[in-house]
Amino acid sequence: MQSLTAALSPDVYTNTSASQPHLSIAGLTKQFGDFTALKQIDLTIQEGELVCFLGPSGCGKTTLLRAIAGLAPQSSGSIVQRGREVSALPPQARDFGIVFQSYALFPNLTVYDNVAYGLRNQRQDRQQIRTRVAELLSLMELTGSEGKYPAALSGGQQQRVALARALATEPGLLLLDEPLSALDARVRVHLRSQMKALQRRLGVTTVMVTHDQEEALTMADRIVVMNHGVIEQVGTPAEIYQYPASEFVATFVGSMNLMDVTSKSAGSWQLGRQQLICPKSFSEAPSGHARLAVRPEAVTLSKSQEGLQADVANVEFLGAFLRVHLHLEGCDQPILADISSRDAQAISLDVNQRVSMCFPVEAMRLYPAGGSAA
Ligand SMILES: Nc1ncnc2c1ncn2[C@@H]1O[C@H](COP(=O)(O)OP(=O)(O)OP(=O)(O)O)[C@@H](O)[C@H]1O
Repeated sequence: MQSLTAALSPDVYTNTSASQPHLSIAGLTKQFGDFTALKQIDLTIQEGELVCFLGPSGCGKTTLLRAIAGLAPQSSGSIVQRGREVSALPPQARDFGIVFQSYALFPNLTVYDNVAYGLRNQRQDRQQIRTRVAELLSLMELTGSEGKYPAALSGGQQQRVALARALATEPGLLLLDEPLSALDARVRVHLRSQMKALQRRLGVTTVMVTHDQEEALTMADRIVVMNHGVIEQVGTPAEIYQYPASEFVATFVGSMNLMDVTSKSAGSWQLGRQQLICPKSFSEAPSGHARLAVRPEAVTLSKSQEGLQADVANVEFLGAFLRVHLHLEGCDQPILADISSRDAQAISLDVNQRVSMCFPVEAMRLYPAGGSAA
């Protein structure tokens, strides 16, 4: 009989061909009547990855997760898991464990019985179940809570029981639907790192739905950014943050200044009433009107008389840094700059002061209206 320590070792999750993806989704579409919730989704998830579906409410994250589980079958398209076509299979014939936002534990069963539930369904013998549950509860730091009922546990504890229950039968795939969003901020941050460490240790391929960008950036190996039923970008957290593929991704993930600019000539853009000079190679891509994106932390301020001149409209103290609201003549939107207190002191930053503003070229992105990144 295999003990859980062995059963939960990474080997269990890496015993398939390394070159074969865990999940391949192709041309997946989901209709609810006339409404298309998912449009032609293509996505490949590698063995052992933690992938987050990130996007605003209603973008289709949960629908895609439910399609993978077979809980809300797709209208068209295919899902292949470890080389097996599962598109038409009912949930019970697929290989996954799932954790929902609302813990969904059986309220009338103890912690032990909740975790043992799937193992009993598999008709495993009593001693084997006992060993597995004990090891899972130890892994979740819940030893001693076996006899408690869900109502006697905190939200974070209930979610760890739900996770233990989902992992008990050693699923190939772990599906997490906003598992942390019902928890208070402190517990959420703690459980986030615990879950990530556990996922790494077990190597279990995991798909997590979240609308919390910080959660996705801190936990995911790759993020799938969704909007209106389509995938806008798939990439590592750093790729998504540094090279957002569209204006939507640029604004949805992190803070971003977006400015309307007009091409004057190669290497020169009109921004408000001023000229923004940048390398020709940068500005050659789109012509005419475009949107320039720069993150607030990339904007630098100085007392120089050269470069873009802006007026300090407001300074907010945000603890680790100052958020400076800048007004640029001819620009409707304020431009934000996040700078350290030390940098603010160096230029004796004050409201109504005129400052010179610089955008490092490597931090600038250009988006045509409604298009993708240049
Ligand atoms: N059973 C259903 N019948 C009709 N429309 C549905 C159904 N389920 C989902 N939808 C619609 O499909 C779209 C995507 O829903 P989904 O729940 O996948 O969004 P989501 O990105 O997970 O949002 P949230 O973060 O709010 O849960 C929404 O517009 C939703 O109203």
